[in-house]
Amino acid sequence: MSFTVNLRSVTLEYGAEPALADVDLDLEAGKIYGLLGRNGAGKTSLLSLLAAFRKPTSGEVLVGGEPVWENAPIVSRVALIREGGDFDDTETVKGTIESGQIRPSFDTDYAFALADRFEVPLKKRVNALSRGKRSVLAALCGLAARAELTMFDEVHLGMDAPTRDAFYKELLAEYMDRPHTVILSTHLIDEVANYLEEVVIVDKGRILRHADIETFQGMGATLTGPAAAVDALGLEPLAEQRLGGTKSITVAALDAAARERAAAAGIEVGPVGLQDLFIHLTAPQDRNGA
Ligand SMILES: Nc1ncnc2c1ncn2[C@@H]1O[C@H](COP(=O)(O)OP(=O)(O)OP(=O)(O)O)[C@@H](O)[C@H]1O
Repeated sequence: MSFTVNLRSVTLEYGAEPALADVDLDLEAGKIYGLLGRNGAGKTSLLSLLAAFRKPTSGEVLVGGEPVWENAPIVSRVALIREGGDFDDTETVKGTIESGQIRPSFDTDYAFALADRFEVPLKKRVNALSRGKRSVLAALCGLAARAELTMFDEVHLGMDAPTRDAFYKELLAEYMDRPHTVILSTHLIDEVANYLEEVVIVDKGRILRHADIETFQGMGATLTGPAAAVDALGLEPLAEQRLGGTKSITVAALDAAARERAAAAGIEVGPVGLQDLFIHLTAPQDRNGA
């Protein structure tokens, strides 16, 4: 079984300013979600509510159809992995992995196998690990938790590119073996785009967009061709690149007529990277509601 997520008019205030304001969100069970947002948008606050680390100021947070706050049977099947992990720094890696057994679903053998594969030294104390190895330890504990809702909050920070790649692949393999609900909060958007089924963009404490990845990928276009022909289309680019006489521009939307004119002019039309769209959608002057 994997968990659904439902937020109903959820507000979370730390002080006068709400970190989340009247948020409604429904996530189906058994999918991989990307949670995107600029710094301070409210991603960690949202994940903290789902893990019952925090109580909403108002509204309802349901996980697996039940209120998650003070709900031990549900919370024991939810894992929120934060950058660097929430470890006892003086414990060894081996002891840290063994302490994961507090959670009934924790797969210790799998955790040790991952520690071996990612070369995390078992005898070292957590506070003696490099930043990257500490992130790996957090990530592998998240995978081995075998939870029904697993959330990784910027857990890749500190990992080098080959390690991140190996982590995403392992995450996908584990998910294929045992479909469950996964939420990945990240700023490395294009790097994870291929693994995501749906994307939720949070902006200033609200849900700006929630759609499947194909919808996002169909939203914009890149046009590449002779610079004069590209300019003649008269489109407003989000970004542009020029190499010799060739120009490539990214646009947020391309209607059928413009698409036809581009094709007639021999201009190649391709999809837009999720990161470029994200930058556009969260730019203050372009904010136009969910
Ligand atoms: N413990 C706290 N006390 C007071 N304000 C907080 C606290 N935690 C977060 N905030 C505020 O709530 C808002 C949302 O923060 P949050 O950490 O959820 O954002 P985020 O999207 O995860 O950001 P980042 O990408 O920078 O990690 C920010 O304005 C932040 O300053």
